[in-house]
Amino acid sequence: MDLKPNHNSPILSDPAPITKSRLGVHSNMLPYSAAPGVGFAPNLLLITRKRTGVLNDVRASIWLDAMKSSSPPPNRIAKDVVNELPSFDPDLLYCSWMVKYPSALASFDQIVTQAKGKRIALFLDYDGTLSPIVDNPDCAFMSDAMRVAVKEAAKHFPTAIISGRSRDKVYEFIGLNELSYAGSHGMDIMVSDKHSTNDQGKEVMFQPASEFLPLIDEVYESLIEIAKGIAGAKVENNKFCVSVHYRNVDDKDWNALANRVYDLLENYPRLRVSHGRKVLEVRPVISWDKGKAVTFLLESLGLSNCDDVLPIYVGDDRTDEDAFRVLKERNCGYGILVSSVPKESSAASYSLREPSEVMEFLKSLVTWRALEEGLNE
Ligand SMILES: O=P(O)(O)OC[C@H]1O[C@H](O[C@H]2O[C@H](CO)[C@@H](O)[C@H](O)[C@H]2O)[C@H](O)[C@@H](O)[C@@H]1O
Repeated sequence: MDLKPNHNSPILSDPAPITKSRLGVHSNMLPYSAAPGVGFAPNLLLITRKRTGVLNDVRASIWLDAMKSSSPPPNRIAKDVVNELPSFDPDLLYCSWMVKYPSALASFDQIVTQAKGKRIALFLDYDGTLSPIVDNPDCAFMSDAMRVAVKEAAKHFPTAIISGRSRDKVYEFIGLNELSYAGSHGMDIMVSDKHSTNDQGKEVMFQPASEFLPLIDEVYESLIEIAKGIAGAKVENNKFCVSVHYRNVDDKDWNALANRVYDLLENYPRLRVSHGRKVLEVRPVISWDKGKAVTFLLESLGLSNCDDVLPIYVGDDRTDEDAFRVLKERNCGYGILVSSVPKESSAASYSLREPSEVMEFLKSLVTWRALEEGLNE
């Protein structure tokens, strides 16, 4: 697919038909994670798309698998790490998984050794990283202690929040002016004037999906309609994308909800679905994601030189994998995956179990840098 890589034109030159003809399945039917590390049999993708009962079953099983795997149960086996264990002790499985993704706290010395003499650029996801996952998305508040930890970190390191939420909403939750914010999975970026490196020291705003706004508003209204009648389903407008939550939907209704969403999206070839934590994310088919947002922010902040800067990205979700991958491909900086269960594969280098460990990590970074700055005086 011909992507236009420059920041000004993230629009795919031909979003829908190429994928359709190549895969036999419409692009917006594919779970977002289907690109690298496909989680289902590739031959399923070669089936010619016809609205037969059998094919609907196949389609349903693809997204149902993706929906189930979006929040794996605690005893789910990380197959690439542990093959045949005599028992399914969750702690043992987690420890085995951590061989590949060591704790960022236990590996702290190793991380800061790489940061010596460099600026650290911090990128933080919100839900599940700074705030615990809760049933009601409107009540995902971060603790005051976490807010202080982020505020302190931002005194030493340029810090940006990168969230699937709308930028306004995530700002409302965090409330710190000294940060840069990228909402809507990086499609709504505001670089703080505190960080801005342009002549005027002004805020920089970048919205690569602005032309999709009317379409998103339209699909949001339709999603609200189709979610009616499915108990527990919740639709959230995130400005440049829409979340359809199924955390509070009975398992037996997941398929029905997904069918309604994907059926609706057949009328919107310029939109696609990605999978988050018990949420279907409807978003524009553009070549833009959290990884691209990280690259954009590093460049806007004058922090793209790997010799001077160590970027660290902390996130818990599949959508954060794009950012982990960018750091890995640049061979510059670290992705830290927040998860209390083994995940099948990740481009992160390290792990943390939960937001409380993220807070501990941020505090340790601040203490280390303050000490380093003191020593250098
Ligand atoms: O990129 P993020 O900041 O992690 O945002 C991703 C989505 O987070 C929110 O949903 C998730 O957290 C909710 C509150 O804990 C939880 O109820 C839900 O099941 C999770 O998927 C947010 O509501 C979504 O809009 C974001 O896209």
